[in-house]
Amino acid sequence: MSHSVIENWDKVQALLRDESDISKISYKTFLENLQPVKVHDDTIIIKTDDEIGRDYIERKYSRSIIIAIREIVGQIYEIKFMLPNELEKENKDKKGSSKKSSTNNSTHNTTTNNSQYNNLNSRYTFDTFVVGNNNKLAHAASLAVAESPAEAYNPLFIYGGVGLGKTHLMHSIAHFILSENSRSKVLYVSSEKFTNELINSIREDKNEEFRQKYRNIDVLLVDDIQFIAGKERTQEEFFHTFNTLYEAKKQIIISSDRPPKEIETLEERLRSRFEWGLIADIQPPDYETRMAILQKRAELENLDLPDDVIQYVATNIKSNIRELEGAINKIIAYSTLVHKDLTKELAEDALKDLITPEKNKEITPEFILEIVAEHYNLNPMDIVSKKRPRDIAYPRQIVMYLSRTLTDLSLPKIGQILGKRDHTTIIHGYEKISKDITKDSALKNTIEILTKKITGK
Ligand SMILES: Nc1ncnc2c1ncn2[C@@H]1O[C@H](COP(=O)(O)OP(=O)(O)OP(=O)(O)O)[C@@H](O)[C@H]1O
Repeated sequence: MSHSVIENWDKVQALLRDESDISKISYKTFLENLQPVKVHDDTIIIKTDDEIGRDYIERKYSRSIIIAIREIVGQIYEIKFMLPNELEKENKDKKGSSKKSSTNNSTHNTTTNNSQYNNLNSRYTFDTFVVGNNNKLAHAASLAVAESPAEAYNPLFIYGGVGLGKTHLMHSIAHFILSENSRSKVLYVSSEKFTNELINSIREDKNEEFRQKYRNIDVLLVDDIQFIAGKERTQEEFFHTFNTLYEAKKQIIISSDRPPKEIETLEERLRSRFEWGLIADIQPPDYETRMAILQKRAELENLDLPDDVIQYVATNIKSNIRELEGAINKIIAYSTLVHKDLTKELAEDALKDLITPEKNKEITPEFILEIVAEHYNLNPMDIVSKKRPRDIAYPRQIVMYLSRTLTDLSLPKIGQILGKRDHTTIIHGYEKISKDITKDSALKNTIEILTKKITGK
């Protein structure tokens, strides 16, 4: 059987070439050079020379290739794409280790790690993104930008708490634009990577190269922009990159864990530019969306998860989708480990460390302090200190406000815990934030996000 696929590859290719959904140019660019090199059980390893296109080929053409193979040899095979150097490495590894383990492992790694292309995760597409009330606007805006880059909204600024799908949406935009036009120059980076590359370019005197790379593209996506706050040279460079791209009508997409207004120590000229286009937020998902995300995950990964297990996870893990997915992985791993079926009891057992403490977590000023400090990237000790700069004093007043609204403790007690302060200081902080909330919708939103994080509701 294995021979027949390899021997009949030209027939498979002929079918692909004639397929009406595949244009001539697509066939030539992506499929013509694919070569099956070996067959393991039900999997065909296909060699592709094109590192850049591999992820794209896998996403876009796997189905057509599988169908064409079936048509010719009468059997359904899974396919895995490998680059020449990976094949070489696999062969070497195989020689060095026992026959049994090496092939499967390395093949598997290659496909799960098929994200080389532009650092994009092939799983993060619009198809796998579940739309709920919490992310409707961000999703619609992302799709609009993907369909009409530099025309719909520029820049698009997506913000939301940890693990809520910002990166997923950004990659979806990139995949979409590339699937419409594979020649489009799309660059996705984290702001940390941008900073590191800038530092290296300065050190190695390669500033021009750096600029070429970032200013000569069609779409720039920068993840977690809050990390450039306070880094003057990076902000300066990003400012010029932004201007060049914007003036050339190129699309810019930025994500952050908070709105531009709240990125303390972000230069004003950048802040105002981030507000030129559309700012879209992602909130923590409601119960229905959490259920839908878990069901989608189960469907995509072919997991057989009983409803009550999904319900249990969706009810108990609320504020972070990454944790939601992590919980499912944990349950599956646990069930394999103890050789027991996936039941709600098993799920409770597997997640006892993750869920019980959260549930019983008492809301205290210390806990509030911790959450607020994390949100503003500050050290909790600084918040309770006597330091007065606004970027510390304001979060401190937020802690006072939240301690007053979310705990039953007396004002003197709260004052005591928050750096031995007088109760009038706590009242002042509480009143200041109460007043500001009525005028400042971004602050109101932050307070809501923080409250959700603290209460878990
Ligand atoms: N609406 C959604 N539908 C399906 N999966 C989602 C959705 N939102 C998030 N996820 C999944 O949750 C995980 C975390 O999402 P992602 O990495 O995009 O979060 P993030 O907001 O970028 O987090 P961070 O702030 O840590 O950068 C990913 O595996 C992603 O696929």
